[in-house]
Amino acid sequence: MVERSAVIAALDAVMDPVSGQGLFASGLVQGLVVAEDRAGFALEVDRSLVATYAPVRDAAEAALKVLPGMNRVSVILTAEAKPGLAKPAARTAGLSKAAVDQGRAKAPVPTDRPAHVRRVLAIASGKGGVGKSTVAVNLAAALAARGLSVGILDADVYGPSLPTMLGISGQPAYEDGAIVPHQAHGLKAMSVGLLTRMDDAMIWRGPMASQAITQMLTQTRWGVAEAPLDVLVVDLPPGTGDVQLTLIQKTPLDGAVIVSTPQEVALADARRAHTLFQRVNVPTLGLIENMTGPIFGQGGAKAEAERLSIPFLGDLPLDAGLREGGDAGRPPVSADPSGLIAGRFAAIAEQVAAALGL
Ligand SMILES: Nc1ncnc2c1ncn2[C@@H]1O[C@H](COP(=O)(O)OP(=O)(O)OP(=O)(O)O)[C@@H](O)[C@H]1O
Repeated sequence: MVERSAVIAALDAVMDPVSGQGLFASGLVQGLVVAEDRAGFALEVDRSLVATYAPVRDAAEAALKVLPGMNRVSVILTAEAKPGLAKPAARTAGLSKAAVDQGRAKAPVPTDRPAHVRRVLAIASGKGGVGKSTVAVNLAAALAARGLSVGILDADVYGPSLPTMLGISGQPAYEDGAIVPHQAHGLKAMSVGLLTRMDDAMIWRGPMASQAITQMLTQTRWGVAEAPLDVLVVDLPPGTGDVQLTLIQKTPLDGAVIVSTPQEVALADARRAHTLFQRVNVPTLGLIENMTGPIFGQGGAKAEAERLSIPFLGDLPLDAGLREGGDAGRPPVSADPSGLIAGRFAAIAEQVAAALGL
């Protein structure tokens, strides 16, 4: 049985780098729940400070995990705290508890963070077929090339393409109640396409889809205590409908990258994807333009990123090697690490790693 006071004391032993106070005293800890052998809370910080607080979140998690009797700790870093949320408790003196509570943000939708995973990154697109999965796989490989331990979860319930793109097949093994992910091209990989026959993928809809994804997220052995996974890349289903909203609400995401082609229609969809992430307080780390060139045009995504005030992470040309590598299960980033495509992804990976504080 873990005591709430012990949890608060452990949190106050972690310093808030902005106020210099203990983390609990700083007022950033929202919705603290302590129950028997577990504890969880949200760390609400300003959007611009997400990278600063990512290591603080890790330190808080680590500080709670070592408490006697503690089994499970879940700390969610959320951006865009409402002004005034982080005020020290002394400022509320004189107000009734109800009045103080009224000003509080609602508790976030409960999500289950996968164990031993430091960051979760979503790859999204507002529209199908723009190359989201291609980007997810190659960006994951480029992050791994930086020396990070990387996993990739294919949550594209409508058309799981990861097994083909990484050349993996067969149901994953189970060990001690956990799913053992496949290993390919230096990545740990799990796909909804491995849990079902490929033809059945279309039946994963609504609640079933999000349940399957929560399971793959939390029951896969992505990392272990001694060797946590640095980043889990989640390839989301394309689009901005209810399924996507439910998924991103239930998945503890630290940031999202949106993929678009240069065309106006695709950019309008990218805009909707950004709005969707804003609604759930997940920072959009940037926009990538895919299939840039004479056929679809060039520069649309960069201009759109400027309009939305989000970073433009780079563009990728329409390239036969990218398509063939995907079809053959050999992503160019790992098959041709000194090629032009690998270079583009390395530059994108550098920005993404920095934005995630990795
Ligand atoms: N830059 C590129 N140059 C050439 N072909 C590409 C490029 N990017 C993606 N493709 C090809 O386009 C097709 C669609 O790509 P991909 O499956 O990655 O898109 P997606 O957005 O994930 O699609 P879906 O919406 O079906 O999940 C694939 O055949 C892929 O190989």
